Amino acid sequence: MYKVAVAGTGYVGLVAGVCFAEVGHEVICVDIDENKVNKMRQGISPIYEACLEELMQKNYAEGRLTYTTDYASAYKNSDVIFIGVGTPEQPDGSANLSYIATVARQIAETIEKDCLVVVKSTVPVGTNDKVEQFIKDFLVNDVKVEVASNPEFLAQGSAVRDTLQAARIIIGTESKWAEEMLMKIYEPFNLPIVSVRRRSAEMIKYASNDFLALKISYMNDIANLCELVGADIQDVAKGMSFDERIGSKFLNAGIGYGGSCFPKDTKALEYLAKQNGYELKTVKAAIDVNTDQKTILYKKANKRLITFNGLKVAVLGLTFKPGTDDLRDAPSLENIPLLLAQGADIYAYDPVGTENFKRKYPEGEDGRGSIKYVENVAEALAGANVCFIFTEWGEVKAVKPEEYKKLMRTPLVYDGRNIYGIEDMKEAGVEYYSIGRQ
Ligand SMILES: NC(=O)C1=CN([C@@H]2O[C@H](COP(=O)(O)OP(=O)(O)OC[C@H]3O[C@@H](n4cnc5c(N)ncnc54)[C@H](O)[C@@H]3O)[C@@H](O)[C@H]2O)C=CC1
Ligand SMILES: O=C(O)[C@H]1O[C@H](OP(=O)(O)OP(=O)(O)OC[C@H]2O[C@@H](n3ccc(=O)[nH]c3=O)[C@H](O)[C@@H]2O)[C@H](O)[C@@H](O)[C@@H]1O
Repeated sequence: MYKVAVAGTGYVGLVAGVCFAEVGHEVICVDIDENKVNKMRQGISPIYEACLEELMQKNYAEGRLTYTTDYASAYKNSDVIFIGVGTPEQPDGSANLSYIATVARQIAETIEKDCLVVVKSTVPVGTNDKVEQFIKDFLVNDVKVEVASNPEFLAQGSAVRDTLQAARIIIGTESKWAEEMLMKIYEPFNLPIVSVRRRSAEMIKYASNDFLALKISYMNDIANLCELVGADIQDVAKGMSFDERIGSKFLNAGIGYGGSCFPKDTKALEYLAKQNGYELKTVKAAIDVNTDQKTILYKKANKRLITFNGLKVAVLGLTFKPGTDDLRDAPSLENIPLLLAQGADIYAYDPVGTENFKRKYPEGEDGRGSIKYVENVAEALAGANVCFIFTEWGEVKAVKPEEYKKLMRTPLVYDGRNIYGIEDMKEAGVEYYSIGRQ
């Protein structure tokens, strides 16, 4: 077993650290956020992820997992240091690598023995080479240090399962020493390991994410055409899914993809291509379709209603997908400001995202409109003139069509996640609009 340090305790770093401890490594998770570290020491997860707290508490109690802000003490004794800090999108679409650089320098200035540094964060192709040079430039002690790439493929809402039961482990190395060490670290996971050079590993991550984003945008593009020609996108997706070359996953048309990664990773790869004089037409198409898709229902409703001013608007779902409290690039963040600007009185429901959303849109008056957060769907629907569904939470899917008819002032529903059957809504007397269906 190895002494493992993990820099960054977000979705990737914390889950990775906990899972490394779970398989037997001695892990110390480092973060700069003192509040997060104190919470984690009490066994409280700073992120909403199923099964995570139990594993945190178990491994902490068994002494294989600790948390600190003292990066020097963490890094100096570590055999391997995983970097899992953020690489957020910059205004020009490129990845912000400043957090990576800070950690690289902290590592360089503190390691006291030979050390493998592993970049788990999603970084543009070639970044690992720069990180390795950067560390060597700032190295204080005469030790061997090498950088390897180990991109992460977990999805939020299933992060622990996706880590312990990953489809594959990608490792990108430039030496036998680094490759053998990473293979040994991942041996207890008993998962397929694909060992490639560093730059290929970095590209595998972007190529995978951007393909998934393109698959979603493709289905949304086809959905928009389906509506114009009288086809039903859900039937089309079903018919396509039997072809194993297409597969059945990520064929769900909707109000567009959000999250912390597809939006940023599509733009970052497009930016890298442009930097190298190449136009990544497919990824650009994915971005363009998604941009328009986010407000497609708002525009449809705007045509149907004279105005939203003074209307009670029920919004069901604030997070970018179910199973997480993450709002990054959620459709709600695109549509709620538009509704408020038109004077809508919004009644918003989300089982876990409300606290995060309140920090962006406090309850009360906001410009011409207002926003109120409610505890359940019925409260949002009661007396509402119109309803938007942005996230397919189980609690939303559990609402029957007749409840919209019974509770709403006017049963007018815009469903961004195609939760309901068109016939079921029609039978219940609900005026219902969705994506890619008439
Ligand atoms: N969120 C996801 O589902 C996935 C994210 N990724 C990639 O993983 C990386 C991290 O993403 P998230 O975990 O979502 O980020 P996050 O923003 O949730 O967490 C990053 C953490 O790093 C900490 N941090 C910043 N500077 C630090 C430093 N100098 N030392 C120690 N900690 C520091 C922050 O306080 C924060 O807790 C990104 O590159 C992302 O693209 C990859 C796969 C999945
Ligand atoms: O790099 C990352 O951060 C991660 O990004 C995604 O994971 P995540 O964004 O957490 O969630 P997904 O389940 O992929 O959903 C992303 C977005 O696509 C949307 N989506 C997904 C599937 C689909 O069929 N249609 C669709 O609109 C979801 O509503 C959501 O807004 C990838 O699935 C992970 O493999 C990857 O590691």
